[in-house]
Amino acid sequence: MTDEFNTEIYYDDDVDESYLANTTVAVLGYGSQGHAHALNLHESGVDVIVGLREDSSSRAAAQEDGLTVETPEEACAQADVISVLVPDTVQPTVYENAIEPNLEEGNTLQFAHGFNIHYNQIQPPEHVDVTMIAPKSPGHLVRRNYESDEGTPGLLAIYQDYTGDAKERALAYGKGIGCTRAGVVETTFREETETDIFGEQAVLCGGIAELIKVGYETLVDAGYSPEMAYFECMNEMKLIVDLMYEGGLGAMWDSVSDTAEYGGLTRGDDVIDDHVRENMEEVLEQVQNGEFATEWIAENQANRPVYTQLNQAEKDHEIEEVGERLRALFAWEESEQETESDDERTRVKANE
Ligand SMILES: NC(=O)C1=CN([C@@H]2O[C@H](COP(=O)(O)OP(=O)(O)OC[C@H]3O[C@@H](n4cnc5c(N)ncnc54)[C@H](OP(=O)(O)O)[C@@H]3O)[C@@H](O)[C@H]2O)C=CC1
Ligand SMILES: CC[C@](O)(C(C)=O)C(=O)O
Ligand SMILES: [Mg+2]
Ligand SMILES: [Mg+2]
Repeated sequence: MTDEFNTEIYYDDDVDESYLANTTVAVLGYGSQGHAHALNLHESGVDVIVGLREDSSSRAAAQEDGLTVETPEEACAQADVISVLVPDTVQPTVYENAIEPNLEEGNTLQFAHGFNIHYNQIQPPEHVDVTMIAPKSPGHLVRRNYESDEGTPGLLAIYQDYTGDAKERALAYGKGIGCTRAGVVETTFREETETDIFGEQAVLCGGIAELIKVGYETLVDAGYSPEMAYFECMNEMKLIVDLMYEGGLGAMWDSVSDTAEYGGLTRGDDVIDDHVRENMEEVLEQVQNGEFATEWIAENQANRPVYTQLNQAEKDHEIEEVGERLRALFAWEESEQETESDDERTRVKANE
């Protein structure tokens, strides 16, 4: 189906599920995306084998979820479609050891992100299809949205169409994991890879985490309480973004006060100014010219020294401790935390 923007968007009715009939899908990895794809496909009636190392910490979970688990090598040997859902950084090794020796003519190599194909870390043979169904969502929501019938929007890309059926097979996979319920947009491996990496660095993960921390630190450094700073800069972020998700920026501006709207419209671009735009352009350039990919591959070869240090520093940021304490006080916390919350309320009151 083509909409007015001339992009191809595919929904359930556009998909012929028979392209996955009599087909075995090996899902390699049972992490964020892997568990969601494996369970959704399984419940959609697809024959799934999860591929995990003998000593994998995910094995028990996949087996308890009622799935067949084999080693990656064995799963690939039995599969027609191999869905590569181990971390991007280990995919080349898994490809070399488990996938490549078991690839048969006409198989499908299926990705959820294009990093290794786009940056030439995996070079598949000509006699297989190479496809992508990339959910535009964290894996745990791919699972949750399947269970709630909502589905998750996704991207479709075809890198190699050996069989002539690559797109139909990929769409059948997209339907199996619930993406065509919401809509699947056609793109390319290059576009998915570069926009995804730019988005997670500049806006979705890196950008927003820095915005929240700098906002929090600005208030705390000015003498306001950490609790107030947390509510303002972190907790309410979700509620504001929910409005944008439901109805765009308009729904958010409509819902906030005129004071917030005028202040936001006049001051927002003082904060996110041309300097930030230039920084974003630089980040995008490093994604496009492969500089980021080269750096990330080298970082992994060196056993992740920078990643390890930054990951720990993020965990140690004061906002995490304040947030953990405050979240335990909210009524919407899970019931098993109720006792803890009551204790915490008593403790906070006693300290007042
Ligand atoms: N996270 C997300 O929501 C999104 C991810 N993607 C893409 O999906 C793909 C998977 O990412 P993600 O779900 O985050 O991955 P995860 O980090 O969650 O994958 C962890 C899984 O991979 C297994 N694994 C790790 N190393 C190996 C190995 N050497 N051999 C075999 N199995 C291994 C782990 O098992 P073990 O217990 O053995 O370590 C575990 O089951 C990536 O291409 C990513 O870019 C795309 C969209 C969103
Ligand atoms: C935003 C991060 C992401 O790109 C995603 C969940 O889509 C990822 O790589 O995890
Ligand atoms: Mg993404
Ligand atoms: Mg990503």
